[in-house]
Amino acid sequence: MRIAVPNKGRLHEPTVKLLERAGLRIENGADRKLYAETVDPDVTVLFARAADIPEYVADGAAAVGITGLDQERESGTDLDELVDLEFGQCRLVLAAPEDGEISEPEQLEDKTVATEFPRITREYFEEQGIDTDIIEVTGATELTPHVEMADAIVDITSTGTTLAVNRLAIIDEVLQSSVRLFARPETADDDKVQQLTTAFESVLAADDKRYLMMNVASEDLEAVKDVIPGLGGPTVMDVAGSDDLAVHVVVDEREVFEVINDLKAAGATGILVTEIERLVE
Ligand SMILES: Nc1ncnc2c1ncn2[C@@H]1O[C@H](COP(=O)(O)OP(=O)(O)OP(=O)(O)O)[C@@H](O)[C@H]1O
Ligand SMILES: O=P(O)(O)OC[C@H]1O[C@H](OP(=O)(O)OP(=O)(O)O)[C@H](O)[C@@H]1O
Ligand SMILES: [Mg+2]
Repeated sequence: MRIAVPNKGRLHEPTVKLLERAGLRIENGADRKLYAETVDPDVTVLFARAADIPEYVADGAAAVGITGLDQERESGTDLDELVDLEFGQCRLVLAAPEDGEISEPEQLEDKTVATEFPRITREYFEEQGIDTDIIEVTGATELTPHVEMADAIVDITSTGTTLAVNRLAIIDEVLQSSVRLFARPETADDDKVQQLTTAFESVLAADDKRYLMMNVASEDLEAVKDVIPGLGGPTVMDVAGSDDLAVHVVVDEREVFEVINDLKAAGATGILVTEIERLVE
């Protein structure tokens, strides 16, 4: 099975890291190499531009692809979205100069909008029955309103810094995006694709969980159990050469601080907190 992965840009590294956590570490990949093997002999990685990945999947060159929802929408392919991988979060927004007249999409009738996302932008205006000229640029879109190339832009924002330094204000949100795992509808149910989906889901499920281990005297076990919120009951084991018990439990990251205090009060000692690589439910 081939997976199409962003070859550079901000999505490359987090994608490679995610593959590794999912048990698909890349082997003999090298800078500028366009494909690589993984530790799983059945899985190869193709490195492609984030914008081209939907097309690679639609064409069958790759079974699945990892890229932003914005890229999939812009490509006009109609892929199945299997998992929201929860990184690369950003918004596509309509923005215009802060001190200009334009503050509503309707005011862009017969005006010009510059964007790297012409298809999404056209659909956005068509849906509202607004007739607008769209000009396509390939970067630095934020510049265009200041050189009279465009009255407004549709562009990506996350922190808002780029819009702010270019004195542009958001008029409307066009799309919320994040990185997703995409497949062709015909192959979305294939075993290997399903296994990959499960592997990614297990990584995401582990992200906000922590594994707690502790020693508990047997007479304190009930008190300790009482304060454990746990995903299912704790695992309780004998400790060799001691009357103490070892208690292991998975808890929500947000609860760790409070739970540790409660556990100590209930008599737990030697409490260890670790991250979890994957959690297969
Ligand atoms: N500022 C941002 N914050 C979060 N995600 C972003 C941001 N900018 C882009 N993205 C996401 O990353 C994807 C790829 O953007 P990136 O800038 O890494 O690649 P690119 O500009 O297409 O790269 P290149 O043109 O160099 O190949 C976007 O389609 C979007 O999903
Ligand atoms: O809201 P912000 O955090 O400022 O992010 C928004 C900027 O990030 C992206 O550009 P990128 O950094 O990817 O540069 P590029 O134009 O070279 O793709 C996007 O095109 C915006 O310009
Ligand atoms: Mg970019």
